[in-house]
Amino acid sequence: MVKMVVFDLDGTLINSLTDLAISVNYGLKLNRLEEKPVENYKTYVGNGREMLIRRAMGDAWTDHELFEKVKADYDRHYAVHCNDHTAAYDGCAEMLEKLAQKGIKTGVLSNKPDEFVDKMLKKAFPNHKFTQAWGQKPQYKTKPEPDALLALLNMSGVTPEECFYVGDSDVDVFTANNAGIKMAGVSWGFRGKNELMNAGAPFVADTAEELFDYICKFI
Ligand SMILES: O=C(O)COP(=O)(O)O
Repeated sequence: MVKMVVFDLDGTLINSLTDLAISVNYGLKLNRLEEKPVENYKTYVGNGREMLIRRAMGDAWTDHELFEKVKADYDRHYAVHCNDHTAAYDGCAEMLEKLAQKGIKTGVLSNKPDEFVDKMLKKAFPNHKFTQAWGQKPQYKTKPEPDALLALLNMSGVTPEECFYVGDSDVDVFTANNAGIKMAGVSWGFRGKNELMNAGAPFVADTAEELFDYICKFI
């Protein structure tokens, strides 16, 4: 029986694409590198901040000094602008509320740096209390390694069998599989249905209502 649902953040609960793209493009431009269309960032996000910047830089990332400069410029910009355009996806606030009403704990596990997670959740879901909300913490490997997810559950007093995980990318499917946890994908995020199905997602929801109904089968 499921007692807790853990969500990926970017592309799953919140649409953060524009702010991520603007901040990385700021770093690229300052360092005379080509800025990338916002749409491209859908394929850059998902494996943490270092990978986001590497993918946006293309081959130029192998210049260590340049990479560090772009990263520092990005960090400075994103620290101030991470919430400018970022907002909850339709229906997610209501879905979280319905889970809470059923007594189901909720958590967030993101590959983005930990310091952003709380402030972004506070803006997107001001009325919801998550049991645990974690970004990337230095003591754990990034998803798809299962370490952080298992530690988060342990801290929440929930076993892997009692958890349900939700995400928008193949990284999320692999994370849940590596941790031995039931999962569903969401098609409204950055990667879409095909990637999720190809990675082995057992179900992909097109709306938050559909996701809630699917999760209820396991409660
Ligand atoms: O890779 C990131 O920075 C964020 O990704 P996630 O919230 O989808 O894990």
